[in-house]
Amino acid sequence: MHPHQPLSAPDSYAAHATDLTKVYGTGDTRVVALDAVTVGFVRGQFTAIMGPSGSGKSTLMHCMAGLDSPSFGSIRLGDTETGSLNDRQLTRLRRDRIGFVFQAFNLLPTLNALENITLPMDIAGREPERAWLESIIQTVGLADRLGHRPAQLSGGQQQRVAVARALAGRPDIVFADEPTGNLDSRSGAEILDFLRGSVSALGQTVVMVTHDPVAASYADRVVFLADGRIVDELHAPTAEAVLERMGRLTPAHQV
Ligand SMILES: Nc1ncnc2c1ncn2[C@@H]1O[C@H](COP(=O)(O)OP(=O)(O)OP(=O)(O)O)[C@@H](O)[C@H]1O
Repeated sequence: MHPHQPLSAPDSYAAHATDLTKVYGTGDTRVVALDAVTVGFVRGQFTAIMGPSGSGKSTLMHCMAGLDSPSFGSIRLGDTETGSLNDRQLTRLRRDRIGFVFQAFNLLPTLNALENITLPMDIAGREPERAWLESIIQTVGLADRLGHRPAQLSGGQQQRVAVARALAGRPDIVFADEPTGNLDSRSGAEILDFLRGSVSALGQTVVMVTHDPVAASYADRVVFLADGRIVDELHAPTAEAVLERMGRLTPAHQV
């Protein structure tokens, strides 16, 4: 066994990338956004991805979530090699097996909270599992706001709707891109508590890009990117430890 090989068996990964490389542009504008990244996200774990601006965090998440295609390397979601799928299959895989939470909540303004939460399943023609849906709505604390439209909800409540929507279809993995970026610290803490709870209590797998060491401290593991490579990793992180590792990666003039 290779000395750096992780101990977990491959099938315990909800998602895994091998030698994932992403090159944008050609000639003078060529950028290697990801440089042979090999990383796995273990089922039932909460992982934060951190790194300086431009280090490849969003690119990694977009490639893993099937929103962008790698230049080289392979990605597995569960036991599916996504490189072998055509566009239609990839769309279906995203819809059925991945939950997304983005900084802009992407809620539909004309639908109420409950309709927004179940929209992906409605589009897919899937019946929500009632008990599961109810446990999410309870956990996220939206039971008395289900009839409200997004404009009638606070930013934090809107983001909770977005998180509930991402979880409602019981996806294999949830990808969250700066889910607390637009929120005040109290609303942010609620979202992080909820994501944490979805992992600890419901067994979800969550991968979150963040710039915030406090947000990262809710995760089980933090993966640090710099210049398109994984350069460090922390388990059971504290905000202080994350901050200290970030300091090592960030050039002094950017701090
Ligand atoms: N569509 C694109 N075309 C060309 N270059 C791109 C494209 N998307 C990203 N890049 C480049 O790839 C590199 C990685 O970008 P990425 O958005 O993944 O970084 P990031 O770590 O998420 O940054 P930030 O923290 O600022 O959001 C950057 O140098 C960026 O300029």
